[in-house]
Amino acid sequence: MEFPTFSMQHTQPAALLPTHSYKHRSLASQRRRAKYSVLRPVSCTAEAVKAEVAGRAAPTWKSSFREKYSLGRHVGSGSYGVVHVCIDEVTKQKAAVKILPKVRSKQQPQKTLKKLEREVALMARVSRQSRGITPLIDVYEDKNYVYIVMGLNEGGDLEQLLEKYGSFSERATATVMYECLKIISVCHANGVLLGDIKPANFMLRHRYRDPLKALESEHLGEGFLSAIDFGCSQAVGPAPLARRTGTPVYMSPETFRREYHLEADLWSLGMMMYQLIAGRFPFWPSVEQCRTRSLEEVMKAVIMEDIPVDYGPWLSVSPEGLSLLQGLLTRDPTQRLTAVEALEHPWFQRQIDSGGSAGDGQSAAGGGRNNIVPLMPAAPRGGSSEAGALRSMAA
Ligand SMILES: Nc1ncnc2c1ncn2[C@@H]1O[C@H](COP(=O)(O)OP(=O)(O)OP(=O)(O)O)[C@@H](O)[C@H]1O
Repeated sequence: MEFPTFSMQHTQPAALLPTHSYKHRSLASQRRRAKYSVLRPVSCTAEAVKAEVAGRAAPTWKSSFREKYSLGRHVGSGSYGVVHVCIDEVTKQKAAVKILPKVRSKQQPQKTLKKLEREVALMARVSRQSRGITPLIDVYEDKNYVYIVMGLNEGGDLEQLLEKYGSFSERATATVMYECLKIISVCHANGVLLGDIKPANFMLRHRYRDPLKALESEHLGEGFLSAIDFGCSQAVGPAPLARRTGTPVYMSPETFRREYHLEADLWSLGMMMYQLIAGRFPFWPSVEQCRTRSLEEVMKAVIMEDIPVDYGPWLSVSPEGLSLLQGLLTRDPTQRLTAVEALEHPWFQRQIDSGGSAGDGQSAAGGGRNNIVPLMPAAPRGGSSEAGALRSMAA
């Protein structure tokens, strides 16, 4: 596939990702795209996925969580769920359990239950298809809660890494992005939109002494990164989706317009790439500023505002890296790279296969490998403090 290069000369003096489409497809790419798009209706009409997930793929909800597991330490909280370690009383195996209330304020219990069923069903649909998706182990319920038992990820999520270590080097970003794209391509081939792609929803499976260094220099093996949280996921068929779901600052322009398809995930991934490299979002210089924006302000920015790549960290990013970013942050979804196309982008070959010679392992933030400059201030996570643009809107 031919990818347009984005030379550094173009970034002077004020480089902006163009808001119009840029993609010039080769014939081979168009064929691949055609092949890929017929996958959608064949493997995954919304009805087929619903029927399948409601039937054999989805586990039966059991009612004896506390008989089977003992509850361990708290490992995380989201907008709705709290996550704990749990231990199988018989095998002594550790897992994670996400405990979600069946009643949410301002929402009918029936609707909440439907959402929970969808989250479990879609997770079940894809969890065994890729090592990069946290495996679903079991589901339990009692009068007030649903308990989703899943594989335990011990290395923290990418947002925690951003908060602790600051922005990622180009090479670490490429390692993460490649894994994310593999996960997304499996979900999309199964007709599942992830729906809430952001650093907080990808976790390192294992703990590393220096995680960013590990991402740059070690062969971490298949499935080192694990996708969590299918609370905003949807089964996708030929008809476009209309429900606005996800976390506003990562939502695609077409999601705001209530007419979107699988491509919306790739925009969100582009926004995540921007954040990993720059430690901020394109539209506001700090995460704090983003937190206080209304949905309308975020929507306006996502639909219309320039995406600057002419400052600090971007000046040392390779042309291939900028080209991938541009391919993902393309406002016209029909011109945006698909997951399969993005996986073939030469940036990955340069950064990963050749040991990051293009970026030379330098931190995109300007520091060296061992001198990563924290750009993003630590901020309280989850719960009511995480408002507006940074908070998930579940489907
Ligand atoms: N399998 C897991 N292993 C370890 N920690 C986990 C696991 N799943 C989730 N967590 C931790 O718990 C936090 C909350 O989980 P999750 O994002 O699924 O909850 P949520 O209520 O759906 O969140 P959101 O606000 O994104 O809707 C995560 O950010 C992560 O730190």
